[in-house]
Amino acid sequence: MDASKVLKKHAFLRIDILTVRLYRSLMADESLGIKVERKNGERFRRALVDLKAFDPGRKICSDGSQIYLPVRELSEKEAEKLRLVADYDVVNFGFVPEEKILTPEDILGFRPSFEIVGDIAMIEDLEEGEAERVASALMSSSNSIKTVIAPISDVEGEYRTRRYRHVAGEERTTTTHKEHGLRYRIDLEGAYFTPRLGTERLRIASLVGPTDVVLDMFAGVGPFSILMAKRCRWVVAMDKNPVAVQYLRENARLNKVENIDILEGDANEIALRYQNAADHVIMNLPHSASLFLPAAIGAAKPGGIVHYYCISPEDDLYRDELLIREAAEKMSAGIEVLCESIVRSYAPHRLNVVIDFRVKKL
Ligand SMILES: C[S@@+](CC[C@H](N)C(=O)[O-])C[C@H]1O[C@@H](n2cnc3c(N)ncnc32)[C@H](O)[C@@H]1O
Repeated sequence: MDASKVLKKHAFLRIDILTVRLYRSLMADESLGIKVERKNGERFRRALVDLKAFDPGRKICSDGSQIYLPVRELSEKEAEKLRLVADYDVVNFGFVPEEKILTPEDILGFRPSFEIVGDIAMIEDLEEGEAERVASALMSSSNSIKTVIAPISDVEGEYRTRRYRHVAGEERTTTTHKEHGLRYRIDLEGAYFTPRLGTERLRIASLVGPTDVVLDMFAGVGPFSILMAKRCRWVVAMDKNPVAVQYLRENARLNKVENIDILEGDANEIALRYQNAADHVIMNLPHSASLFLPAAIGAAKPGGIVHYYCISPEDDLYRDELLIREAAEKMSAGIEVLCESIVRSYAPHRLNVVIDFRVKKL
C-alpha cells in the first residue's frame, strides 16, 4: 500500500473512533458511579438511597461479577459510612439515562385537571378537540387509564348523580375503585361517588370502636358503610337510589362484609325504625342534611355522635351549628360540638365542611 493510502485509511479510522466516542458520550455521558461486587449490589443500593446519594436518573449497569451504581458526589463522611456496608470503588462510568416517562404536563404544556376513579379519568368538560388532546396525554402517560370521560351536567337531583360524555378509550362509566384496601364497583352515572372524601372516611373510621353501631343515612355505593363495617359491630346503611343500593349490596359481598343491614328508601322514614340505636350517625348529604336532623338525632343513642356534612360560604363556615342546636332543642335534646373542619373545597367561595356533635338526651 502506498503512503497516501495508509494516511487516508488512518484518517478514516480516526474519524470512526471519534464518531464512536461522540456517540457514546451522547448516549451515555460519563458520570460518577460506584463499583461493588454483585453480591453486595442491593445492600449498597439501599444504603445509597438512605443517604440520598443514589442517582435515579441513570440506569444501574453490571458486567459479570461487578455492579455499577450511579451516584452524586459523596462527602468524606458518607464515603466512610459506605465503607461499613461493603468494599467499593468510585469510578467514572458511561451510565445510560433512565427513560423519562412523559407526564401529561410534559405533553400538553399545562397541568390538566382530572380525577381518577378506578381505571376511569374524569376530566373537565373542555372544548371539542382540547378534551381529546387531554385524554390522549393522560392515556399515553398511564397504562392504568382505560377510559376518559367529561361531565356534561352538574351533580344534580335527589340521587346526586351526573351525566358524562365519552371522550376516549372504552365506552363505559362503570369501574372498580380501590380505597383503603377495599374494592368498590361503581357506575359513575348511576350513583354518586367521589374519591375526594377518602381521607374524611378514614377520619370517621378512626373514631369508630369495635362494639359500635353505625347508621349511614346516605350510603351511596357504600364507601363509608363498608369501611366502618370492617371496624365496628354493625352498620345500618340506606339510600333512596335503587342503583346505589344495588352497588352497595355488591360491594358488601365483594369485600366480605356481613355485619350490615342494607335498606332502600327515604332516610327520614327508615331512621325512625332505629330510635336511640346508633353510636355514630353519618349524614353525607351536604345540600340538604338539615332536613334530616330530627331523624338523625332520634337515631343517635344518648351520647352518640352525628357526623353532619354541609356546604357553606367561606365567611360563615359553621352556620349550620345553629340549625343543629334548634333541631336538638325541639326534641328536648342537647348537643356538644366535638369537631368542626373543612373537608374540601366545593365551588368558588363555598366549602364542604363537617360538624361532629354529640347528642345529649335526658
Ligand atoms: C352525596 S351522596 C353520598 C354517598 C356516599 N355517602 C358517598 O360518600 O359516596 C348522597 C346520597 O344520598 C342519597 N339520598 C338522597 N336523598 C336521600 C333520602 N331522602 N334518603 C336516603 N338517601 C338519599 C343519594 O341517592 C346519594 O347516594
